[in-house]
Amino acid sequence: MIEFRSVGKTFDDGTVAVRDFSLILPSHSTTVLLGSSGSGKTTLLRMINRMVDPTSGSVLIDGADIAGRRPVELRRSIGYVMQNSGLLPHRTVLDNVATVPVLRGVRKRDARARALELLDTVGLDRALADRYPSQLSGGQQQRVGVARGLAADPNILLMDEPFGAVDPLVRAELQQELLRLQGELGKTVVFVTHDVDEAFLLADQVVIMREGGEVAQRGTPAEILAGPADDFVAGFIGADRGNRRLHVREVNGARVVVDAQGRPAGVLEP
Ligand SMILES: Nc1ncnc2c1ncn2[C@@H]1O[C@H](COP(=O)(O)OP(=O)(O)OP(=O)(O)O)[C@@H](O)[C@H]1O
Repeated sequence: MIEFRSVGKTFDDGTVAVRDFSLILPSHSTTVLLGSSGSGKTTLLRMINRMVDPTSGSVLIDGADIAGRRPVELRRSIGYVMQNSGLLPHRTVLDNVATVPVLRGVRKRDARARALELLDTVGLDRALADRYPSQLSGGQQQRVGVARGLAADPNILLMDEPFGAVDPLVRAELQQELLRLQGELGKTVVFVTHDVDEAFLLADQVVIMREGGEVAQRGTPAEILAGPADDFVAGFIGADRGNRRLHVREVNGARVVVDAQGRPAGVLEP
């Protein structure tokens, strides 16, 4: 479990990124921080592995304040996946994945064997292991990024807009892949995005943020859809989303679900 306790962050230049943020992120579930640019999502995410330290309040992992942990050691024990994958351009795919375990003292041979397994895990062909990042598609690079995030077998996986830079089809594929992986691995995932559909698809818990790291609403996707806390939330999640009344219509013997405008939303199982 991760806990933010009245956390604030004012940067050296006086920018108040987060005023007073409290949240519990249960273990083995996915929490999505959703909000527009500048609402403090990345700042909060980076507090979990001490890339950023709060100026007030504290962050706890399993009840222990991480202010007492050595940042480098903490960072190596937590997976971190970012937009544009953050891969090292002059290292092969395999070495990119194996880097952190080697830094933690795993023998190179063992780290590479494990890295090959991780390529399977994230759905990448092992034949890509010796390529350099520039020789991969954007979607493949993101998969390598996820494999690298998982390499140290962390309990916590931080993902900062990991699928922001790929086209919509590949993005949908990566989202499904993450759902599958999460079903198997059950990590404590903290995911930052400003894409509402992505947030609702992936999250167990959604936290809608507004400027200054203020929580506009927190809940399951269903709770937020069913009862947006205010106009800001309603506007953010799309005004028509909550009251998109769905109907069932018969089409060629199949039961098709359509919305108020008659747009098909899906097919009911027979
Ligand atoms: N190192 C820094 N020094 C000064 N201000 C910063 C620094 N890092 C972030 N900020 C400011 O803090 C605020 C929150 O930034 P943050 O990156 O956490 O937002 P975000 O919600 O992740 O936005 P985005 O979706 O654009 O990534 C912004 O106003 C930003 O300009």
